[in-house]
Amino acid sequence: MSAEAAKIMKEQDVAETDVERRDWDEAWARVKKRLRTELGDDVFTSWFARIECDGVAAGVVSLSAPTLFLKGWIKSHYSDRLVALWNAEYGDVRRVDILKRSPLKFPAQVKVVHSEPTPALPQAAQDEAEDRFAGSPLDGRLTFTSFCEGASNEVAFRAARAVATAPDGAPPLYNPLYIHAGVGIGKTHLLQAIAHETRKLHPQRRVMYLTVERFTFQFVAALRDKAALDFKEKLRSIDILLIDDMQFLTGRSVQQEFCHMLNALLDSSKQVVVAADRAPGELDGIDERVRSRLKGGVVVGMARPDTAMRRKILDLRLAAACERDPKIHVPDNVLDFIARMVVSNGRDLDGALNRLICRAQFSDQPISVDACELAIADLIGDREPKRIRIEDIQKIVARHYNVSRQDLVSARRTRTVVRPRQIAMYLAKTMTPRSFPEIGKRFGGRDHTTVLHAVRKIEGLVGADQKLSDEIELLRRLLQD
Ligand SMILES: Nc1ncnc2c1ncn2[C@@H]1O[C@H](COP(=O)(O)OP(=O)(O)OP(=O)(O)O)[C@@H](O)[C@H]1O
Repeated sequence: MSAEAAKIMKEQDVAETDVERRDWDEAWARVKKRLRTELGDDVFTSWFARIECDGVAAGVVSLSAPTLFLKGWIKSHYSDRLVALWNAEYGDVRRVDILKRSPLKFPAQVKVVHSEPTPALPQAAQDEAEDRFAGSPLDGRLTFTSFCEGASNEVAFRAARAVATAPDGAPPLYNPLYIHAGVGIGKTHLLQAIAHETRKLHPQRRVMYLTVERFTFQFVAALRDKAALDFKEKLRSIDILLIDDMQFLTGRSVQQEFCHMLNALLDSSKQVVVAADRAPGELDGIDERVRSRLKGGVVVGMARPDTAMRRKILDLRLAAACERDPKIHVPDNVLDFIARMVVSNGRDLDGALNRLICRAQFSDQPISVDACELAIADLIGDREPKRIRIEDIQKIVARHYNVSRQDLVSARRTRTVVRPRQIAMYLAKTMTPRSFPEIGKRFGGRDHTTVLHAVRKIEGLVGADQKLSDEIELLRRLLQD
């Protein structure tokens, strides 16, 4: 065959394919029109807007769907109807096959007239194309190793570790795990630590860290691009979903979608961990169904770190900085000073230390406490120690030990009342500027020697009794909050 003849034949082949294609394209358009009339616009758009027809041959219609979920749904709910509608077009259709198409497949309307293989996209581009609903980025530094555990966060820390180290196949123990704490107390750190640890221990588990802001953005983008089902499918295929900044969830449809996703994951025993700056019951403006599902899990709070823990955080941070630059030196008394004065949260501690590290790197002068005070003035700024009243102490101690405030100031001498009373007197002496006689007066007119005795007694016990010491630290924190 001459080259010219071959060319003509090839053009005829293409033309013939085009005619066939136009034929089943038109048939598919009619089938869709009937479906739209039968199902209504909303249902039709949800299920069929992104289904494509790839061809009709030997009594079999080939359709393709962008996601496995959609493929399965159409197959189980609409197969018979599709066969009937296609039969109305061709009369000999036995079957309608639905495949999941590759995300990189050319859309049907692009005509492929050459049979040469499509050049493969670089792997990174493929990953990106497939991962349009990826989670929020992780910070490699936020691991369990760099997180300080202490009385204020130990339950949250241990629960988070348990999530990451749970054996394969075990149903989640705490689900959802809900961690709440004020700004900069380490919620994001814990969530990301779970992600890192899970990836290390169980690389096959699909774990995603997602801020609510990103969830909202992706959801809105998915709706806009008619890819809501891809979005749902992606989230529902996750094994461990870590949601940060829950308090920012707003908007009715976003909340609805979130609620569906949460239910789907929990119902299929997938682990969900949520972090927010308040307890679930205080999430104003959030759908009651979402709140109640969150409340139904394990809710753990974290409090502000105490001085010893703040010092530990500083030590850890400094050690990491020294690994990068061994010349950095921040004296112990300066670290003590920061730990005592920067009481707000971990972020301010980081900020304070970064300033000093910067100074240490660019100046030969050793850092003094005075220089430090100047450098971090705004972080200690107007944070005067809260004025604590003896009444507040009595109230908090009474509540903690389950006695009444009246008991504390009464003449009762039973053991259940005496010890809380001594603790309250001790706190009054160490947390307020009141004298022994003044304190005695506020505790039912007692003599100042009784107060002195109580303070000495508790001072003596605190050194030897760790449980009591922790209780007193907790009461202090409750009073300072
Ligand atoms: N217990 C801790 N141990 C080590 N670092 C901590 C601890 N608590 C907080 N930090 C550090 O403090 C900084 C702020 O923490 P993080 O971002 O996790 O706070 P957050 O509670 O998520 O705050 P926000 O509510 O503002 O999002 C981080 O650098 C974090 O590593």
